[in-house]
This record gives sequence, structure tokens and C-alpha cells, in this order.
Amino acid sequence: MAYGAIISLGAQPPAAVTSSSTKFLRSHVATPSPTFRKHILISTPREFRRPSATVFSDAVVQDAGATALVVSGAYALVSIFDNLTRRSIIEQNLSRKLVHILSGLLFLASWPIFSTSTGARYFASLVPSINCLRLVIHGLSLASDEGLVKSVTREGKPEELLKGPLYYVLVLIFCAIVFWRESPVGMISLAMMCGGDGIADIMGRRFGSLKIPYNQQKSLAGSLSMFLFGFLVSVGMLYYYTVLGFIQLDWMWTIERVAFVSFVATFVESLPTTGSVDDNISVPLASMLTAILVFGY
Ligand SMILES: Nc1ccn([C@@H]2O[C@H](COP(=O)(O)OP(=O)(O)OP(=O)(O)O)[C@@H](O)[C@H]2O)c(=O)n1
Ligand SMILES: C/C(=C\CO)CCC[C@H](C)CCC[C@H](C)CCCC(C)C
Repeated sequence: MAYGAIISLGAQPPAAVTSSSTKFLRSHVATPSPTFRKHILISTPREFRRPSATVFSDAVVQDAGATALVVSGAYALVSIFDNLTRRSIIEQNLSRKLVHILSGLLFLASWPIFSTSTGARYFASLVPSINCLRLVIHGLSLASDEGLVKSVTREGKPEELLKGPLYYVLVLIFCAIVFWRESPVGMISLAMMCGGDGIADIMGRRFGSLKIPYNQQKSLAGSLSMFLFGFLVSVGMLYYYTVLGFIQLDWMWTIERVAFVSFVATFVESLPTTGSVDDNISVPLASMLTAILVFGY
């Protein structure tokens, strides 16, 4: 039984797709442009046709529980890496990058536990929103959380929370609300920001002796790692959502486009713009714009 929205990329729409359910979704989510409609068609299971009070209340309970679970996971993840850093099991920079990689990808992977209601994406966005508030409170030193500061900042300064980490959670909120499970754009953008950009730092610091000609601060090893890992995580996430029945992919059509998005995002990340534009803005923005161009939505 299809769980959540089914997006057919290239394949024929499943028989369950009906004009009334498609009309319903069109009133709730943007639909792909006519050019791409032969590749992307969004449909929805029966629950939406006549939402009853029971379906509604069950969905709210499910979404509230899922939100509580994922919020707890976020706190646990930061605490685990704070503990590993305090005990000098891993150094602070590696800890920060692992939190960068795991937070967003685990958040993206948690979306299927939310209900199929139209409000589910807003419940899910509460998770990064709560963390956004946490970052602002501690970034302004209105309260202190040494563990948070140590595990997500470069130099251990609270005000650093108001830069990269804050942009990061704002991107998570945006992707959850705007793209959600209905579009590959959000999945690919988060895979590139979390997986691709995160691994670039880890691999670049270790193996980055050969620098990029136009940016001596970054290396070919870092960029190549970003391209490959970002591509693989993007395809992995799309496959994950395929297995769960949210999307049906024309894989050759899709893989070509994911590779192109990964290339563009990697090129943007390699540019000498770190001082002016944070990677947590430029990488997801480049990924989203390119993915919208090639996927149509
Ligand atoms: N394509 C890349 C990206 C990063 N790096 C290495 O990783 C370090 C940090 O990369 P950067 O993207 O600048 O990370 P920060 O912005 O410092 O960290 P954050 O994204 O968490 O703010 C760089 O100095 C470089 O040594 C690299 O070699 N090649
Ligand atoms: C170090 C980071 C960015 C700098 O490049 C990442 C900051 C992460 C936030 C402090 C916490 C974000 C938590 C996620 C919204 C939810 C994760 C849930 C999952 C189940 C662990």
C-alpha cells in the first residue's frame, strides 16, 4: 500500500492515481511544469479524498509523537558527540562535521514516520525550528550550553551558532515545508548540504594537498569527495523513498540529473566565496535551483 505521496518520475502513474486525488494535491502542493509532467506525476492514497475526524486525530497523534521522537534524537546526537569530544575520542572539527552530516540526513530519513496528512510537514519542521530557537538562545548567550557550543562550532564561541549552524537548520525548515516528500529537490539539496559539503571538509583536511587552481583554500580531494559522496547520498535517499513507496523513478533519467546537480553544487562550493557566503547557504541554494531546473519541481 503506497504510504504518502507517490511521485512517478518517468514511469506510468499507478492505477491508484485518480483525477480527484491529483486535483486534491494540486490544491496543496505546487505541481511540476507541463514540460516535466511526463516524468513527474504526484498522486496520493485514499485517506485524503474524504478526511474524517478520525483520520485527522490519528494523524495529529502520529505527527506529535514523531516530532517528539525526532527532537529527542537531535538532543541525543549532539550529546553523544559532545561526550566523544570531551573525552578526546574525536577532535572537535571532526565532531562538528559528523554532526553536520548526520543531523540533516537523519532528519531527512525521519520524514516517512510522519503521517500522510497535509499538516505532517509542519510538524516535521518543528524539529529544526526548535533547534533554531536553541541556537539563537545560546548564540546570543541568553543561556549556556557548553555541549552544544563545543559540538557544533569551529572555535567554541557561542556567537558561531548564529552563522553556519543557524543557516543549516533554516535550510532544513525550508526543505521540509516547501519540498517535503513530494519532490526530489529537497532530498537532493539536503544530501548535498549535509553529505556532500560535510565530507568535503573531512576528506579535504586530510588528503587535500593538491589545491584547486582558483581557490588555494580548497582541494581537489575535498571537491571530488563532495561530488561522489553527495551524488551517492542523493541517489541513496531517492532509493530509500522509492522503497517506501513515495516515488517511482526512471533511474537513468534521474541519475543523470542527480549527477549534474552534484557537479554544480560541488563547483559552487569550490569557489573562493567562503568569506562572503556561507556554504550552508550557497550549496543548498545551488542544489535547489539546479534540481528545480532539471527535475521541474
Ligand atoms: N572542497 C573542499 C572543501 C573543504 N576543504 C578543506 O576543509 C576545510 C574547511 O572547509 P570549509 O568548507 O571552509 O569548512 P568551514 O566553512 O570552515 O566549516 P563549516 O562549513 O562548518 O563552516 C578547508 O579549509 C579545506 O582544508 C577542502 O580541502 N576542499
Ligand atoms: C554543525 C552543524 C552545522 C554547521 O555546518 C549542524 C548543526 C545541527 C543542529 C545543532 C541540530 C540539528 C538537528 C536536526 C534538525 C534534527 C536531527 C534529528 C536526527 C534524528 C538526529
